[in-house]
Amino acid sequence: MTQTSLSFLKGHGTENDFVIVPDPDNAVELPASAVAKLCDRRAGIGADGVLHVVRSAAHPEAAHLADEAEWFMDYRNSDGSVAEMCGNGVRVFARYLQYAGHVEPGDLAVATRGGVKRVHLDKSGDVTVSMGRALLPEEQVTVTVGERAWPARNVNMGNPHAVAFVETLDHAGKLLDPPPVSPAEVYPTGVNVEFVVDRGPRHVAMRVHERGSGETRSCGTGACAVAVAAIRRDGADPSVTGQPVTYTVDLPGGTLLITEHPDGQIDMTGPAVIVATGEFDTTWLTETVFG
Ligand SMILES: N[C@H](CCC[C@H](N)C(=O)O)C(=O)O
Repeated sequence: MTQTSLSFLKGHGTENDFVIVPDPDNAVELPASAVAKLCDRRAGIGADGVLHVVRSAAHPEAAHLADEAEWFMDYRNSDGSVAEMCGNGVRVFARYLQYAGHVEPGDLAVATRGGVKRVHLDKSGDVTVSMGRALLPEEQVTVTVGERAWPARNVNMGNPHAVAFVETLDHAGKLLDPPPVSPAEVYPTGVNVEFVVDRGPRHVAMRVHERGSGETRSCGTGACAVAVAAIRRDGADPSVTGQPVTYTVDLPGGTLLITEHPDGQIDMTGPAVIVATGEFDTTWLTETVFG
């Protein structure tokens, strides 16, 4: 079907920004090439990714989750690639559902490729997502930038991360290309790479090169991976201490609070903002995006 009209919204969570495409019946084909054009910061709207908003029952990858979560976040990176999970994206997705009148503030569930996520939309404007448990694969990996290399913690939040503790965030360099991670075979589908420094007790700051999007101002799953790695480095593992622990994670685009509970569940809290609504130009859509 030729797409001749399409509404969209723009939103962000700690400046990780998204084009939101409401499409309850999953009628809009979004090939990778179309996503890349929508995300192009010069010739398109511009974003780190697309949140395709689809009723779970209407999407083959989410129909089995429809009883648990009415809506499915079909997330795409700005290069058009599909990722299992997007933490900032879930907060913005939930904010969109409220903006569109589909949900009231309070508790809701969102289906993702990384499973169903429980979300709390607070009247304060903050959004808390239960991100599930981190997996900590044993393989040790190394991250290299120029002449420097660091051992990195391998953390999976539904999507893969390599977390390197560095002396200064400047050591991450310009991050124009994916920092080499070895052995590369550990991450056959690529990896999100985080660089972390300490700011104080249970307080870190990070930069991230995201798989499929490049350096972003914020990465929700990355902030969770960083907090989990720091918690273990600091001997504060809640499964050992029996106490939940919260780390403050500063990112270039804002701050996220990450809490890990004794049962391993991780909560992420931060803002989510709808910036604008719009309608794509018919000619641009048919000739450029879907042509
Ligand atoms: N680039 C990531 C997906 C988006 C993650 C990030 N934007 C977040 O907020 O978690 C990946 O390919 O795994």
